[in-house]
Amino acid sequence: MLQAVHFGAGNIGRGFIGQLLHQAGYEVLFVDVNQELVDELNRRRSYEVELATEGASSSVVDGVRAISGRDVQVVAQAIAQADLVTTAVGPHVLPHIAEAIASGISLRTKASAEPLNIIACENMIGGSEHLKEHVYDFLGEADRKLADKQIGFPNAAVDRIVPIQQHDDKLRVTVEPFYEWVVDRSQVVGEAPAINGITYVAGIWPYIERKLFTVNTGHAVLAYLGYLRGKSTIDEAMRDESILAATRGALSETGALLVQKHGFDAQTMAKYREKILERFSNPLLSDQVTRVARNPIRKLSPDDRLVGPAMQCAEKGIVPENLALAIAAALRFDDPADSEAQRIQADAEQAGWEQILPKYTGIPLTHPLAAMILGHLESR
Ligand SMILES: NC(=O)c1ccc[n+]([C@@H]2O[C@H](COP(=O)([O-])OP(=O)(O)OC[C@H]3O[C@@H](n4cnc5c(N)ncnc54)[C@H](O)[C@@H]3O)[C@@H](O)[C@H]2O)c1
Ligand SMILES: O=P(O)(O)OC[C@@H](O)[C@@H](O)[C@H](O)[C@H](O)CO
Repeated sequence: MLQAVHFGAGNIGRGFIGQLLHQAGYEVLFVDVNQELVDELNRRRSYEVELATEGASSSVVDGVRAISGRDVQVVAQAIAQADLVTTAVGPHVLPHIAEAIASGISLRTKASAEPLNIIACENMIGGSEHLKEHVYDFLGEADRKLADKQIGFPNAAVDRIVPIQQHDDKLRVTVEPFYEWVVDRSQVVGEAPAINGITYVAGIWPYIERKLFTVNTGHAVLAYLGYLRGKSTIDEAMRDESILAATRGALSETGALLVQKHGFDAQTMAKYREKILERFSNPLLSDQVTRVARNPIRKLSPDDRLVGPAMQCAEKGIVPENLALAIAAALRFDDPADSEAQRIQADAEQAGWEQILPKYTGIPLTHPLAAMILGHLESR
């Protein structure tokens, strides 16, 4: 049986990647640092994935096992023997799993010439390549040369909304019915893994930007404006006319950018946007605005879903009016449970928004976008 090692048995790990790997005939071995989750997966060896639809149909993912991410040697052994490695741990965690992956590669390349692909399924541009850089930091020159031939790090875009779970059953996971997993075929080493649900493309850049700058941008606008206006969930934010108008506005801005930059057909883009807004409205998902708004420092960084498209829009003559409003709302996000939000608030209190804006977003104060954002922050 084919073996897949998947880092991160969290929401997207169990609710999307683990499920698709299982359906494709892989035996899934989860790697996680949450010992309770690892123990429960090993005790039951299966879990259920439920669709957030009327009738809530569910399917079983069985034959799974789990190991602790803290046990570097055990993880390395598993990687040495795996047919595929995937991750869904969060962009900031990728550096922390690199050592175990490097040890696994080192063991593997000594024992066989079998190719291996390692796919980071994170919400970031170039996630697998980014992981590769961290992994290579742990490899010696000889291992790097072997890895260059034998190990692929194809970039990917993954899309399925999986909220924070509220079941008594710790493994059960409720997901939306929609999913999309796009992988860059040109970066795959050897045969492309035959997984129903993966779409292979020749160049991932347009697809990942389309996903990040539409699904995640729209989501972020709803979450940050929703939070400021006292909404708890994304579907609740969608029902607020002015928040919905700003979300539509931001998506028109990024849509115009994506059409200009990647040549997407404008009508196809408009349909893509409408489908996403429909997904956000799903009342059965109960997706908390605080989950979608989580880690504002990451989300405000120059290449991410808000500042990335806003700066590119400005360069192309598209006025990022609604994106500017959302960036200001993200800077004001003050969830006490979010350490990044707290860091921004503490910094802003001490240094003021003019200092904070370039620090967290990389937007120079001389840029017209800075004035737009500061205008929103100061109009409070
Ligand atoms: N939830 C979604 O809707 C969704 C959709 C698409 C993409 N994503 C992306 O998937 C990634 C994971 O998101 P999530 O919502 O599943 O988060 P999550 O917090 O539910 O899951 C992350 C898991 O990673 C584990 N983890 C943390 N450090 C680890 C380590 N060093 N080694 C192994 N495991 C470790 C955590 O214990 C947790 O179980 C993120 O990059 C996110 O952007 C999420
Ligand atoms: O996972 P994050 O923190 O990058 O973004 C929060 C949500 O926008 C995200 O998880 C979406 O639900 C997901 O990207 C949908 O495919």
